[in-house]
Amino acid sequence: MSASPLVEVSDLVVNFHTRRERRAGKPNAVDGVSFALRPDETLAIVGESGSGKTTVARCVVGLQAPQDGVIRFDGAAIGPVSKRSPATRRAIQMVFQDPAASLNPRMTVRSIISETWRTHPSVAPEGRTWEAAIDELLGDVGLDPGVADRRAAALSGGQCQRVSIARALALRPRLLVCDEAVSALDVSVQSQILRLLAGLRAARGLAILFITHDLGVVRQIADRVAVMHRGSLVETATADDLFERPGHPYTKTLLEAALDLEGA
Ligand SMILES: Nc1ncnc2c1ncn2[C@@H]1O[C@H](COP(=O)(O)OP(=O)(O)OP(=O)(O)O)[C@@H](O)[C@H]1O
Repeated sequence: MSASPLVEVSDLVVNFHTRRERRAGKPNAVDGVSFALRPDETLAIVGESGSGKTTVARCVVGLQAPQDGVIRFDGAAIGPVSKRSPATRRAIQMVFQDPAASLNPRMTVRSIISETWRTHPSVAPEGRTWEAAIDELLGDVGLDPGVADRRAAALSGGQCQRVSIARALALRPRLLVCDEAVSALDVSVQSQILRLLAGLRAARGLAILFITHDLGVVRQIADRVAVMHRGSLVETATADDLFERPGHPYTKTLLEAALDLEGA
């Protein structure tokens, strides 16, 4: 187990209030959230719709500036993406929910991946052609090299998500933030992508922050789980403990609701 965390989020606060909402005392979207993530672990943030999961993820990636709180990456405080160094921007990559919408449909897979190296030349392949590096990356995410010449619009949802993951990996990230990354996929494709992510994490020493509302997904992917409810973290536990011995009443409700769905 590594001693120091890769990511430390402390007392994060985000709201989207209008002046009138603030005066009326509307609760914050994220209200004092703190957690840490080791360089080699997968932490799932789980909770019902509107609990603030995506907002936390967007803060970590730098797409949302918090009103309060600190995010540290490798020990150093990091701000929104416009204020991050290229190295930090590269090291934290996001995989989105809708794989088709996160890729330009008219671009070939080869151009999608090459573009990342043009933006971040420090991690562009050296000593071999980009073509060979792209073939290898596609192999790493379980795609045939022939996919490189296809346009994103011609790919299935599962293939698009694999390309999104390959695009992220091309930048040699240390943290992958996956926001409902399998929710839009069929259940069998979901499992394949989750297995792929678990394998990549082990092979590449990646940390993964996985946002999901689905406890079945949590069970498959997470080492630890943070449960969000109305903007706050109500419980953080190892995945085994959470499923065996849920501590917070809201966690118990979530687990019971998931069991009801399984049994339905
Ligand atoms: N850009 C925004 N403008 C205004 N309100 C927002 C914005 N983004 C999020 N919110 C609000 O913040 C709260 C938390 O939203 P968030 O998307 O983080 O929750 P979530 O748990 O990820 O839910 P979901 O799974 O439905 O996306 C919600 O009340 C949402 O309506």
